[in-house]
Amino acid sequence: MIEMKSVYKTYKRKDVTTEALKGIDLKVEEGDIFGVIGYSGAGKSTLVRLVNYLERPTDGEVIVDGQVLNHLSDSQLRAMKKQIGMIFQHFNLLESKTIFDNVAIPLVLAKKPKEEIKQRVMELLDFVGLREKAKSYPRELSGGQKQRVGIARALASNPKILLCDEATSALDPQTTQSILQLLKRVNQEYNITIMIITHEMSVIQEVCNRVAVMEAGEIIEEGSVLDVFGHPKHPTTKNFVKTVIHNSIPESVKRSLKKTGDSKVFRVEVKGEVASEPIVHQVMKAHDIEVNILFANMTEIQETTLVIMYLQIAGEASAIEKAVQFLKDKGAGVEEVVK
Ligand SMILES: Nc1ncnc2c1ncn2[C@@H]1O[C@H](COP(=O)(O)OP(=O)(O)OP(=O)(O)O)[C@@H](O)[C@H]1O
Repeated sequence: MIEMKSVYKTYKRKDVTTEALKGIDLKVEEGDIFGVIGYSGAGKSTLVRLVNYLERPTDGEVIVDGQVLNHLSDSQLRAMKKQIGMIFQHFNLLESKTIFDNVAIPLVLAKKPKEEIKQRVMELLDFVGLREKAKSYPRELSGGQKQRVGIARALASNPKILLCDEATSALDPQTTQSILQLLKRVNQEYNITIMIITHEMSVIQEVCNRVAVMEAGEIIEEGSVLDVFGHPKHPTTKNFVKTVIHNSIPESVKRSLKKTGDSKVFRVEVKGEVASEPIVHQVMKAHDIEVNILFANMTEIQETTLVIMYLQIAGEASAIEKAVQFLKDKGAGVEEVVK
């Protein structure tokens, strides 16, 4: 649905050159809710501005819905842009216009008949739960309600893609939740592919199925949300994951570990169905070992349970080895933690 092939973007201002994107390769499939996360200045906004061609790449290809944007004429590009809706951190509503008129803007610009506009706008206000606010003005609405209007306006021209640039960053956690649930409905009920730009891992955890982590103009890690959360590789990804999953042995436990003898410590990661099995009990029963759970955490991601445990296993070396194999055969990810 959205593809970037070796995309570079360099800004030149007088003597200052900024390489905002340095060789981005990215693939967002139809139906995805794809998250892009990174700290400030990583290049997230530049990336999203390339998808709707607010910016042109310095090099590389941006392909949306099978069309290479670089190759399109201005009129083809305008038609293409109608397929892409966008919502923003500060909502970007016109303060002097009613909620109805704000949502109607794309339809008025497309010169749609009045009756059709009325029907579509009311249908969208129904969808976002704001029918009764049609005649209100943006200043009379809460932040969450304003973002709902932003979503309704973005959907007005029936886009295939919705881009969300820090769309929940100005909202409190509860309102964020309700907006994210609404985005899920947009994805499912209107079959719209969604790209979410954020610096909050909880947003990714809540709604995305895939995630790309950006740093200094590059994608440093990419994958399914479950894989990236379960097994972050890059230190920056680990830092982001830490904000939502407590994923390390507490210091006090670490200190006491140094005093123990020849047992070994393993990080064990279990997902999905296996997470509901009593695998610690099973491994102890099947092998001549003792297991001490040092730390355990259970999180739900994409309606799948992810369990991360730190297990201290004591016993003969060969028994420990067999126990580790048993866990791996069960589908667990097992890694020894070097003390
Ligand atoms: N129009 C521009 N002209 C010059 N430099 C720019 C421009 N837009 C962005 N940059 C630079 O490109 C780099 C990436 O910026 P970008 O806004 O894409 O990052 P970001 O990850 O979205 O950060 P934030 O979350 O703070 O918006 C930064 O160093 C920024 O200063």
